[in-house]
This record gives sequence, C-alpha cells and structure tokens, in this order.
Amino acid sequence: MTRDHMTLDQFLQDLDRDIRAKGDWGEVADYIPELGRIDPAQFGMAIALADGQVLTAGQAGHRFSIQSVSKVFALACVLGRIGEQLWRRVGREPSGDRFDSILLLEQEKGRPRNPFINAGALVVTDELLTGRSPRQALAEILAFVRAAAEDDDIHIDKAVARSEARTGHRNTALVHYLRSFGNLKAPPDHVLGTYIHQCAIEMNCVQLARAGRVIAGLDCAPALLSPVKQRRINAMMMTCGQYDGSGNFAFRVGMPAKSGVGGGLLVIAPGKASIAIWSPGLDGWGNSRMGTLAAERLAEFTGWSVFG
Ligand SMILES: NC(=O)CC[C@H](N)C(=O)O
Repeated sequence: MTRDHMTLDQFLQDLDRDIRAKGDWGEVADYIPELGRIDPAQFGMAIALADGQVLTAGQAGHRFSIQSVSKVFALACVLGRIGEQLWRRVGREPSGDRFDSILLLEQEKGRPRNPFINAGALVVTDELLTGRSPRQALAEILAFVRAAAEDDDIHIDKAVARSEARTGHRNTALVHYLRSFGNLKAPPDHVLGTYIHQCAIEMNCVQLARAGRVIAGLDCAPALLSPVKQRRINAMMMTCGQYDGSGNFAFRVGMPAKSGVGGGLLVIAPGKASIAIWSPGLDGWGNSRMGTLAAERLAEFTGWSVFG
C-alpha cells in the first residue's frame, strides 16, 4: 500500500465506526417481502482505485440485492447494442417523481423520462429482449457484470425475484401502460420477469466496486465501454441516479451515482475510483440513508467531485 492508500484506508475504518455509532439507519424496503426481512443496521464499503487496489470497510464482502443499480449495467448493454437509437423510446431528463411513479407516463404518452426510473428501465429491458429470450437477455447482463468485475461468482437471488414477482403490482401496471402506448415490443410478462430477475442480481461491495470500474474509466478496467458511453452513463447517473433525490445527492456528494432499494449505492469518481456502498436502511426517496452519508463524507475527505 502507498502512503495515500494507507490514509484512505484509515479514513474508511473511522467512517465505518462513525456510521455504526450513529445508528440512524432508515427503513428497509418492505414492499419486496424478502428485502423487508433484512436487518437495516449493516454497512459495507469498497473503493476500487485506478491502480487496481481495492480498499474496504465493514461488511464489504456481504452479498446484497443490487436492485436498481442493475439499471446502469442494463443501460450499458443496450447502448452497446443499439446506441443512440434508445433515446427514441426513453428520455434523458430527471423525473422529479418517485422511482415507481406512473404519473408522467400518461402525460408524456408512454415515453418514460429517463432510463433509471422503473418505467424507463422496463423499456431498456424490453430493448434487451429484442431477438432474445428472457433467459438470453439475463445471461447478457450477467455476462457484462461478470466481465466488468472480472469475477464469475455473481448470480441472481431467485428468492428475491420470486418475492418481487408476487408483490410487483406497480411494475405490472407500468409494463401494461407502456404496451398500451406502443412502447413495449416483447410480451409484458417477459419484460417484467426479466427486469425482476435483473434487479435480483446479488453482489458484494468489492464485486460492485470492481464492476463500476468500466463506468469510471479506470486504467485497470476491462475495455467494455467507449469513453463516450462512459460519459453518457455518468451524466444519467448524476441527473437521474437517485430519482427525486438526485439534486440533493449532487449537492451533498457531487459525483454520479446509482442507488437501489436493496441499500446498494455505486458512486463514480471518473478516472479516479469506483465506490460501492451498502447499507439497507433507506431514506424517504428510497436511497440508502447511511450510504448517502458515507458518500458525502468520502467526497469531503478526498475532494473527489465532478464540480472541481
Ligand atoms: N429503486 C429500486 O431499486 C427499485 C427496484 C425494484 N426492483 C422495483 O422495481 O421496484
């Protein structure tokens, strides 16, 4: 370890202790019963650096459901496949509404605001299903994530997928609504099933931080995404990655990030680091409460910010 790594490592150990002492964990996502059973008082973090080192704190090896963090990897796959054509079907603006809102979909005639709210992510998954079965589409996302992390030990938690399938009435409504506007090509149940399984990918912080290296464009990252695609994905993460909490997150942290209701958070310091944080208690926006605080503290300590 270099001197800089040692200082950052010490910061991480102190942060882990502070977060646990604070004990202000938030609420777990109980609308997916399998996630509702998780103890919110948990925290893990991993930072993958440009030289290939990974620094960790707390429960960095504990696997969790990445949920909406998977939308970043699905978007990367689709941009690789059809590029700019995606934007005919999905917008690039923050929605200012909850992640599972249906409100704007009627007003805007079935074209979701962005690829990270559920409606937009369902269209991205539909695009992945063009010419593929649900099994093949899932295999493609998993292959991308495994290649990005350079780790084949990444899988789908079937119990979480089954749990969401039983209670996912809002997403069921969204796929049918999209279909009624002609913005869904595959059968609605195929899109829903694929999306739910993609969200149920399980990773630990080390694996997620390593996978995020391709979005951060780190020197050590496998060459899976062009620099232009990296920039585009980072721009979406910055403006839409935390849903209606994106402005607050940009203000407090100043780095592109994507959250999931499993409590995962992938934060990107372009060219410098890919950071994965997990703490399953959520704030009112459905983003990890302690994860956001940890990202804010890291940004203060390192000065990493896309705003200079
Ligand atoms: N914000 C999230 O992580 C939501 C993902 C979850 N699978 C859902 O569709 O509701």
